[in-house]
Amino acid sequence: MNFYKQAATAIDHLDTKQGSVKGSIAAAGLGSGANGKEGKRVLACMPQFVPMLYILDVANIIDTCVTRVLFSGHRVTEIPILQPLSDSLKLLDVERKTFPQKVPAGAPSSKNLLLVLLHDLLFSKDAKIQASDKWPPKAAIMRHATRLKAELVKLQIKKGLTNKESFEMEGGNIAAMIPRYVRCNSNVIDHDTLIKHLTSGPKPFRLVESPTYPPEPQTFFRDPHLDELLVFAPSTKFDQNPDYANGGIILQDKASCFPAKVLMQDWDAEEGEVIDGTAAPGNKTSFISALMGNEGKVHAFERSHQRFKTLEKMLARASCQNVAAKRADFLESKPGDFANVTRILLDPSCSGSGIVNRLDYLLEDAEPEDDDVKAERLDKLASFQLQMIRHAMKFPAAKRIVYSTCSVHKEEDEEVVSNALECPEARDYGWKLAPRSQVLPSWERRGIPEHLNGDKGEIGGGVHIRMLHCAHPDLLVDNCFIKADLKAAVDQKRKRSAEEDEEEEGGVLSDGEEIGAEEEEVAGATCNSSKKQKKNKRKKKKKKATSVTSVTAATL
Ligand SMILES: C[S@@+](CC[C@H](N)C(=O)[O-])C[C@H]1O[C@@H](n2cnc3c(N)ncnc32)[C@H](O)[C@@H]1O
Repeated sequence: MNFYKQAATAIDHLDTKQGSVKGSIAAAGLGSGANGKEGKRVLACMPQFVPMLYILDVANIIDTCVTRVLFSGHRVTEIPILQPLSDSLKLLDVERKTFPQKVPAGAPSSKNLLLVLLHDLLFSKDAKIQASDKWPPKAAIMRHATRLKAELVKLQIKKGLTNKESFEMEGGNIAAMIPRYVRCNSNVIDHDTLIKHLTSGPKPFRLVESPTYPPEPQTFFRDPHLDELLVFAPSTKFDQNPDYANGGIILQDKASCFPAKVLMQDWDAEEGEVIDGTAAPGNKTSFISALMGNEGKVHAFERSHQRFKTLEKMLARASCQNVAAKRADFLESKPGDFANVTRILLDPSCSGSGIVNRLDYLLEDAEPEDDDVKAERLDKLASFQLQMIRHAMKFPAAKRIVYSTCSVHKEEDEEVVSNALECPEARDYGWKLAPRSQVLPSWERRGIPEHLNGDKGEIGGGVHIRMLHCAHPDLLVDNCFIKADLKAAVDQKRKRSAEEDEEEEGGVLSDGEEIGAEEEEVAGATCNSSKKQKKNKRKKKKKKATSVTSVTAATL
């Protein structure tokens, strides 16, 4: 009973756009305080709960026409069917004593409480409302149970749906519709052989020519954008597949494949070496390795001890023979030591706010986050991300940097890119946004120009990409995406690289220090707005320029 009230409160919270998903969950008593444990348990057990809320939240697609965020055993989905059902039976009117229009302070709205209960009655596994029969809201709904079920069947027939679960797909349960992407790892198996394996054996898949989203069970097709990818039905399992076991199949979302693909476009084996500055768990690294034909050299940096172990395992499983993995901080690397590196991938830690089908980011902390806290957190992340790009820009032979995040926040995306382009390193080493022709020219969705310091021309011809975990091309709502921002170097002499290296060796720069909050802020300030610069200059004075970045700023 409490859960239904909490669930309805969460929806109320989202309805009124009072805050983030985390905030909504916490406001409903599912994520903090005494109920925090239960909230986490609920989230952990019901993987669709948070992502869907999140999708709705970030996309701001809260829409009164669409009844959404409904619960089935604490599961959230989007079903544009319950509101019309409730309306057709005039439930709010007929049962107004139990579901009054005006509710006492702190109580959930009658509308959302009703929808939550309806969902469990009609769509939950047990088709039951999990509450005492004496609880008035349950009793009120049960009075109409037979008619509700009959109306649902009628609607199902009218829509030509084979079962009631199909309503979920219809309604756009995006997390459940994201196809299962399989990357063929050419370090282990070639494409044709993998397709032969998949289409034969005791439970063969059927290869279909034209993409249909989501793919039908036991079928697959070639991804229209990436040659290495095969697209399967969302629930397809590969854990028993021998090609998965031997590393021939890598399960990697399409969005996660793009940065490596963009980085390695037109790669020539003679060109040099590659850096992956933030490698673990290693999916992008192993893709880069494969795109190099498992030859040449990839330097893979990973700072975290624990994640480095995962990286090593993943690289071994993917048979990457051309990767030199280092447990090291990329910011501590000396550009002069990597004279042959021409391409650099940066996929740094970010808020993860664009991840649809994973819970870990949201589970980390379900406390409500007020606007100031959120802004401060994003500010720190953005400063760190900017620092990584600035460092990459100093590599003497680098020609291409790809920066990607799985964040939906402009602070980590367009604004970081804008600030990077304004940095002294960009100017001195000649970095600019690559032309669109070099970065997935056929991919329509690009960055949001208004967030790119108003430089619409640049974004139009540039490479700042916002991309979805494409569930279906027609479902391109602005929610879950990665971004790959590519800075291609113009042909300019790397006039300052030698001096920079000397400075670093002399200990003047200590970019690699663990950046604390203040340093991060100062790091960002060198290329951020003048207001911030002033603020940070004041800070710098106080700190007597001891931090990494204040020294950097002073020397630029
Ligand atoms: C978003 S994850 C990278 C995911 C990876 N590219 C993949 O696709 O599998 C970011 C990683 O960068 C690491 N990292 C963060 N800062 C770093 C630094 N300064 N140097 C090296 N690694 C860093 C984090 O520990 C984390 O493992």
